[in-house]
Amino acid sequence: MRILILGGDGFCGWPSALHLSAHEHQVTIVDSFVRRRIDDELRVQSLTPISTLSERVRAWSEVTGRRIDVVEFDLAHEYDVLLDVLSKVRPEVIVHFAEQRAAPYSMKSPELKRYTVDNNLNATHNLLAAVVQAGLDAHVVHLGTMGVYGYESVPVDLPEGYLTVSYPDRDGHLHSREILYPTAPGSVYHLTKSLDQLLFQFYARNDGVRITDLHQGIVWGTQTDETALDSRLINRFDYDGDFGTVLNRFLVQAALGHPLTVHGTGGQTRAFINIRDTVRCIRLAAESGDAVDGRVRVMNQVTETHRVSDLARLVAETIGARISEVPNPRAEADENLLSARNDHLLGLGLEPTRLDAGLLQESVEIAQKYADRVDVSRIPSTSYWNSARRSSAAGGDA
Ligand SMILES: O=c1ccn([C@@H]2O[C@H](COP(=O)(O)OP(=O)(O)O[C@H]3O[C@H](CS(=O)(=O)O)[C@@H](O)[C@H](O)[C@H]3O)[C@@H](O)[C@H]2O)c(=O)[nH]1
Repeated sequence: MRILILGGDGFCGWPSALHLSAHEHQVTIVDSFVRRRIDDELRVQSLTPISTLSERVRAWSEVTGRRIDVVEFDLAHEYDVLLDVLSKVRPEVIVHFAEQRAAPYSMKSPELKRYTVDNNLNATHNLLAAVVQAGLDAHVVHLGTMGVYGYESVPVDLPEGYLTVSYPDRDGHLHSREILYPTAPGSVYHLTKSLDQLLFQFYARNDGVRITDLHQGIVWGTQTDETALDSRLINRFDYDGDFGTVLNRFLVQAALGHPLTVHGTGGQTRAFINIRDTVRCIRLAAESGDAVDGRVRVMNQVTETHRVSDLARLVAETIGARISEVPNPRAEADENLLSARNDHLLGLGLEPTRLDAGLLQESVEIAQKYADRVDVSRIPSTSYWNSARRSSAAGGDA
């Protein structure tokens, strides 16, 4: 299939592009390189030395003989370029990763809250409007997040996107209806993904756009079979307090002998997935677009759930590290339950990669290899969700 990957230079986008190309799809990457500019702005760099995108695709072609095309533009603000690309490439599948994806970055300042909303909502809406305007019957595969569901402590297995509710009419007769599972986003970033869902519902209903929304958990790991083929293909690995995700951060911290930064007591339960499964899920979603009609298909892209404190203990025991409970910069429940269904992707053939010491070790080896690239001062998370969190971190009253 002809597949357009929006945000194909990023942490999930790049390994997905390679995986789809390795599976004989004709891949075109779109990227504005804003993620690389944010590294400069934050004065931090990926733990792993990532090549430029032109070097990456050249290396891929040398190693495998497969071609990946690249187009540089800003999806959120260059609508005419988008229309032009859609009419030239005529993609059958469009994978949409092109959003600001870090919760702490989205909460750092009023400017970055506004940037996140402006970028993410415009990007998604431009895409949907352009698919309709170009008259394309493309299947849109969007990377959403498990965080749209929020973290209530109700012992349920979260369904995949929808809930059937009953409500009485004026005469007391019961009616039932399927609604989107109520959202409870925990950051401006997660809020944008919640709002994306309404855009998808509208365009699926009004224009028949075929859409799959993947509610992904927290990704851990960095390499995939394809990115490991050549050092120029290496994936990025964020460890800093804004973009680093929890388990990857713990692994780098352990490799450096830095205490593991558990927020609060670490009672937060979250959903996880290894990057190798992310790319497989993207392919399974892309290749099953015929099953998608006017109803948005929502799939929970998660393989397991863990408590942050349990992950810290596992890393401390297997790699050797000290655990430090730091004041939580986020406004989030100290403890929650979480369990989610993932029948859709299992039904499509996903065989989950479970958290195991061997794979943890792979990331630790990468962290040790590139330890001299780490700026330890960038490890703590200093993005505070509100003024109470800021003053509590400073030792004042919360
Ligand atoms: O050093 C740290 C970093 C994080 N946490 C805690 O770990 C949990 C997860 O934080 P995270 O930064 O790993 O994940 P999150 O901010 O939710 O965002 C990440 O995971 C989301 C999936 S999910 O969490 O919504 O399922 C994706 O959508 C995002 O793109 C990705 O950045 C939070 O309770 C946080 O307070 C720590 O205890 N210590």
